[in-house]
Amino acid sequence: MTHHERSADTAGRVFRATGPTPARPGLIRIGTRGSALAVAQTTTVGEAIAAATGAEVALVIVTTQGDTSRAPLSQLGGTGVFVSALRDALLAGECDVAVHSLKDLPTTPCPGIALGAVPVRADARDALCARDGLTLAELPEGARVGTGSPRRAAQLLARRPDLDVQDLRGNVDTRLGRVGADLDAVVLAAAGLDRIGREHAITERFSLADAPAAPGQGALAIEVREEDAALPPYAEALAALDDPEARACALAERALLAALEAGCAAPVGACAEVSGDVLRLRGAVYRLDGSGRLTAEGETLWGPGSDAETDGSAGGAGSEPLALGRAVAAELLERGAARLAPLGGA
Ligand SMILES: NCc1[nH]cc(CCC(=O)O)c1CC(=O)O
Repeated sequence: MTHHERSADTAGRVFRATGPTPARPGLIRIGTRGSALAVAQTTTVGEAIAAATGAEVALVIVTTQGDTSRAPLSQLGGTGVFVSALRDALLAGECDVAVHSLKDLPTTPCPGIALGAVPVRADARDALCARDGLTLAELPEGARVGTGSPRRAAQLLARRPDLDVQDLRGNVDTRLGRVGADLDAVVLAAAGLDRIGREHAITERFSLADAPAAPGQGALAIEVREEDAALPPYAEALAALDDPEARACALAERALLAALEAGCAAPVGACAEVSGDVLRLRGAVYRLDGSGRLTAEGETLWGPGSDAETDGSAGGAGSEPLALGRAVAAELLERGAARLAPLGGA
């Protein structure tokens, strides 16, 4: 058994560390959760970093409480539990870069840590994975559909009040395993299914216009220690990975969530897009049983030249996405979002 397990197709420059891995010049250590999804997405990031910098890249698996505990996420403090262990490892110098699903990041910034890059976004949509190839409209009356997300539950019930929505936890394969067993269908992020090669399980991708997804869904967040962000080899790696459009969309969606003072499990959907030099954002807040919803939208001029570099972050996202997110949230609040849905809490 060699010390490092090498993955086949990365020219030997991205490997999985099998224990504590000390820092050394020419090596970039990337912290990741150990789930199949996390390892798949971090491997892709690692390959891009190796290509951009010429460095060797080690994947350092960090086990989080969210992975080991069976307790409901709400009791562990929300999906933030997946994030904090990785951030601790970064601050403790056990890794140099951390890769997260952006939608799992709490909206409050973490002292000492910079959002270094938001790579090109994958499919932001939710996906129905049903037995026998069924779509949402084709599911039989009273069908059992699994999701742990109040937003997804409300969106399902808005279209199909007859459905029996069941709580769902566990990694992607665990959740898929229940389809055709005790559930007729589950709803998962399309991006996660695509990343681990389970796209064939998808029987319908919900349109973002009908069912805006969680803020940041389908996007990754690459974090580094603040003091490293402008230094080689990190600056080169982050510049190669960052997609200003994906960053702007994610920031607008997250600013909406933050301004609603909503937790990651609140029944809130948001969907931003760039077309030409316009950034557009649509937000929706749902009553938990799907019987009511509020939507608002707004747009702002946005482009690489417009007010860039004003927020001090790498990539120069500018302040327009944040202002847009806050404006759309303010409209939702003014129209009674806080009375419609429980926004607080994780
Ligand atoms: N809440 C857990 C989580 N965090 C990110 C993803 C999927 C990948 C992504 O959105 O980038 C998932 C699973 C899911 O919602 O199905």
